[in-house]
Amino acid sequence: MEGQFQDGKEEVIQAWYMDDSEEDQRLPHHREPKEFIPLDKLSELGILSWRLNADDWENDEKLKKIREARGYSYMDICDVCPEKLPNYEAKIKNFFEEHLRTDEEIRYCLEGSGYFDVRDENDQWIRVAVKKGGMIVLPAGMYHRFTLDTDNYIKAMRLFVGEPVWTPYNRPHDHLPARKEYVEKIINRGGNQAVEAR
Ligand SMILES: CSCCC(=O)C(=O)O
Repeated sequence: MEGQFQDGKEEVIQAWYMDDSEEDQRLPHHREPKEFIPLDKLSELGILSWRLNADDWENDEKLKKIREARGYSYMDICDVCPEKLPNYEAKIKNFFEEHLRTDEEIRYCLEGSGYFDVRDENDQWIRVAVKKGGMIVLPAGMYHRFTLDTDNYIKAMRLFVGEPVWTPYNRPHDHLPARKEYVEKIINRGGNQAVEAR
């Protein structure tokens, strides 16, 4: 299934298993044949996603409700492209180092596009392509990385509960409580279910 949304509107979030090639990180890196992943699978990994109206985000009731329900009091907007992001090369390199955070990573694509790569329960890379209107929440403790695609531009809203903490912990940081909690809740849960099902 290529599409995530079956109502005729444009797909703003798509996910697929990545190949192992060392080619340019900005390329899609599909497997051959392509292996798309439904949003349900992402939610099993603890990832939340929405499609919102990025053309009118200032007046968007849906965004307002999400922010209220989840306590996302902090918000800023960052442009990731060579012209607008100070220290662009260094930041792009850091974004693509596999890391985790001790809080959720909440990103809403207002313009452009980008790839958030995450690991499945077997440590396989999944590429989550986010376009204008796509909002995702990566849970605390989940290893991930970010890259622009070949269009080289994203304008993203960053949300946070309270004062933002941007510290990335590059892999391995398995001893952190946030990582332990993620593994216990998401990774081991899958394993236990598989054992019980036998
Ligand atoms: C589109 S936001 C850029 C990526 C990022 O914020 C991060 O990896 O922390």
